[in-house]
Amino acid sequence: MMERGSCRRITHLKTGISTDGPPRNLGVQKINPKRLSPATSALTRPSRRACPSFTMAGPIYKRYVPPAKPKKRAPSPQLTTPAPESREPPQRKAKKSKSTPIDRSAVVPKPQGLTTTTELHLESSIIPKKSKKETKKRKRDVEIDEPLDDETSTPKKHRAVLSKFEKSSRITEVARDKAAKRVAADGDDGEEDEGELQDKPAEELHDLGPLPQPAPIPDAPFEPTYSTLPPWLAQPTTVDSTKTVPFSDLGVEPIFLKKLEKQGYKDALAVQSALLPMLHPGSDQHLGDICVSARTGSGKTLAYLLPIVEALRDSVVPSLSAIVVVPTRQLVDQALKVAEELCAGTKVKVGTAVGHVPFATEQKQLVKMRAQYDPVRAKELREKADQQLKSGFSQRGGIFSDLMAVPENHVPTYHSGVDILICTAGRLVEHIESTPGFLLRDVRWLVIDEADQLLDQNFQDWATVLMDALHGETPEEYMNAQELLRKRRKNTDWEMILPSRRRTTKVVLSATMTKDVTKLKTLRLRRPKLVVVEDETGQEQQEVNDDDTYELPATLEEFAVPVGDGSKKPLYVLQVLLRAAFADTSFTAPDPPKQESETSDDDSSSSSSEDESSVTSSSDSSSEEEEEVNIKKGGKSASTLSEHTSRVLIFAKSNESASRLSHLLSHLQPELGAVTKTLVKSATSKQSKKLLESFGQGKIKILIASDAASRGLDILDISHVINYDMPRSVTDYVHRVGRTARAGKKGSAWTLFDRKEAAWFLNAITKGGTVKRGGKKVKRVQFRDREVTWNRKRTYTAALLELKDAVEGSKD
Ligand SMILES: Nc1ncnc2c1ncn2[C@@H]1O[C@H](COP(=O)(O)OP(=O)(O)OP(=O)(O)O)[C@@H](O)[C@H]1O
Repeated sequence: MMERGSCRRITHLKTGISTDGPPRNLGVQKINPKRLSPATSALTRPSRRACPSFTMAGPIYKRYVPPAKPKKRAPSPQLTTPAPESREPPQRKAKKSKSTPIDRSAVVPKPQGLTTTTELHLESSIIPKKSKKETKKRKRDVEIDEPLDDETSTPKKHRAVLSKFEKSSRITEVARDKAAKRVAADGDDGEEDEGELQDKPAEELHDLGPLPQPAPIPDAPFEPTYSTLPPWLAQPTTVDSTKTVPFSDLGVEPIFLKKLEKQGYKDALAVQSALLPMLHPGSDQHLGDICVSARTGSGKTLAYLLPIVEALRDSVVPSLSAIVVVPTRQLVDQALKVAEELCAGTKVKVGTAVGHVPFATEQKQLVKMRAQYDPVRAKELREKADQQLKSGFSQRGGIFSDLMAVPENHVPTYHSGVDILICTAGRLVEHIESTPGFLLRDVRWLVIDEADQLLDQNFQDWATVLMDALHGETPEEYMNAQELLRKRRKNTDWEMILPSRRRTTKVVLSATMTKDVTKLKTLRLRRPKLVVVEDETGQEQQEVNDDDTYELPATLEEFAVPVGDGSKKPLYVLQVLLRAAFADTSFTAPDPPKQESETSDDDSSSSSSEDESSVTSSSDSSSEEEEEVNIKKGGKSASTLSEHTSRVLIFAKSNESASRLSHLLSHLQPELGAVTKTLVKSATSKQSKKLLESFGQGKIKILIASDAASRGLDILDISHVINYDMPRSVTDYVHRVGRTARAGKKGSAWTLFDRKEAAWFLNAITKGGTVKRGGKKVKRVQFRDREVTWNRKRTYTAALLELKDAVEGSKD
């Protein structure tokens, strides 16, 4: 690279450092500049060009002066003497040295603010490469300027840079000298100064790597401020559940006001005050469908029946104008009762379709057939009937069968036997499919009560069948004159003139109204509106809530009773009955605790303090806040069971479970057994009706039922509901406990839960956000095990054995 022997000896003026031998390639990239003093670091940056051999007398930058081309220069005595090791001709060597690249880092002007060699070095590394043209030009310049070996001959453009560099080197050296002197004077080892230096903020070095970035801001938790529901479901019309309005202010006609007063209803309850104006013709009428979510016992039945009966009051000829669909037979009976009370004294006819009467009888009640003289149509129908017969697809029954029964030139015409039909969904489908002349063309109101249950159990695809019948065209053979004319004039100007079909208003109700759009879609709602009746306190939660939430009556008290492994559940039920439901009643059993302690085996250890008839109760959410609940043991009051006003509805999961509990109760407490009855699914409509009447009248005090009785059953005097078996869902719980605390009356609900059921019950029902109870909490009531089994162990075991024998006997 360098001409041999041309730089044999380089001696620094100030430092006195001399380097023997040819300068090695001390590229700035390979030297750690931190380790070098400014002067030394300057030494480490020689030009790669060959330089003439001379002793440097000036400042170090002189070494950067590019050497003169040998051919142009006068021969130097040193150069003329070839170096002993050199075997190449000088000209070739000069050529070689010419091609040696210039170390631009040594001559690049230093940007302002950079004072140290480190900075200089780093800056040089980021200088963009010069273009080929520039490099050539530069080389040319160098050639012209050469040879320059004294201060005045340094290229002007380098001089400014180098002088700055020299100045900064000098300043650094002076500072170092001063520091060294101070150290010597203080006798200090210089640690302080080093410390001072260390205290100085470290220079921040940046290479070409990415600059450090601030830590990424964590994503905010996802809190939707929107709803995935359609606007009508997401933004319901809310009505305060405490709001009552006099019926007279709602435009109810005097005849009905009297009826309502007679029943003891002065003011309309919240759901009624909201629904009546929406269904009455007038400025507040909603020209679309209505969904209603109102808690149990809030008076929904009257809310939809009153405007319907009022509107039909003047009907002369019955036409099927309203259909009310409910899930059970009991509910049909219940709604029928309310409707009949309202229709009394009017010509409005109410009918039912439930299935406990023969189908043919029901058909006759619902549809009346008459023969009408119409030879043209009679001919048409007969031709059609013949075609059917020939094709082999003729059906028994139907209009063609009826055609044979009417005189010649006559056609059968059908008329509804009722204005309002209250029915179960299954039976309605049967009539739509199989009753000739059962047509829905005049239906103005379709009410679906307990809609969530009905939509959940879409048996026989009832919703689709009903909607097709309601919205579809009447089969041609059943068309009346108007429909026939409309059909014939279809797609003509006449079609516009002919009156269109009357629209049906759908009213969909439940205490646990679903927001499931897919399910609601099957009802083909038109311009729907959701009305939610709830507590004012609940409105805070109204924000955006796509989930289903249910509200319990404000007058309801809830209790949760842990029952261990559940093996003694009947004994726990007995405790609830004796201590809560019939607390002030005298019973012959159990024996006084002292006598019991003599007779009982492992219970004998119980102390007399436990004879106190109190149980420990606590709010479920904070088990520490235990408080004594004033639940008294029976035997102190003179009240007898027959006089007692309490009505207890116990829910069991199945007929077997209900029967078992009934059997055990009658053994454990015979007086209670005498007033206990079981309402099982297999009971006939007559039986269950009778049973419910006796229960309502108070002849029966305890009714054990399955979930069939959980929906809609309206017996105002039910004071206690006991969930003997855990409900299967939150909605089941809401409907079960909703059999008490109805229409503003007080009531309490007791739920027994074993260890396996605890997690679900406590999370989904007592704590879960699904059930709203107006800030109230479920109270936990802990019965002491000894009290539960007190003197009843033997009886209980004996009753179980008897039950076992009875079951095995029945199997045989
Ligand atoms: N305006 C009123 N004033 C007082 N009581 C009323 C009024 N309207 C209805 N009730 C009574 O409220 C009780 C509950 O009514 P209803 O059975 O219609 O409730 P519901 O909302 O349908 O309950 P569920 O959802 O459990 O079926 C009935 O016993 C009824 O007599």
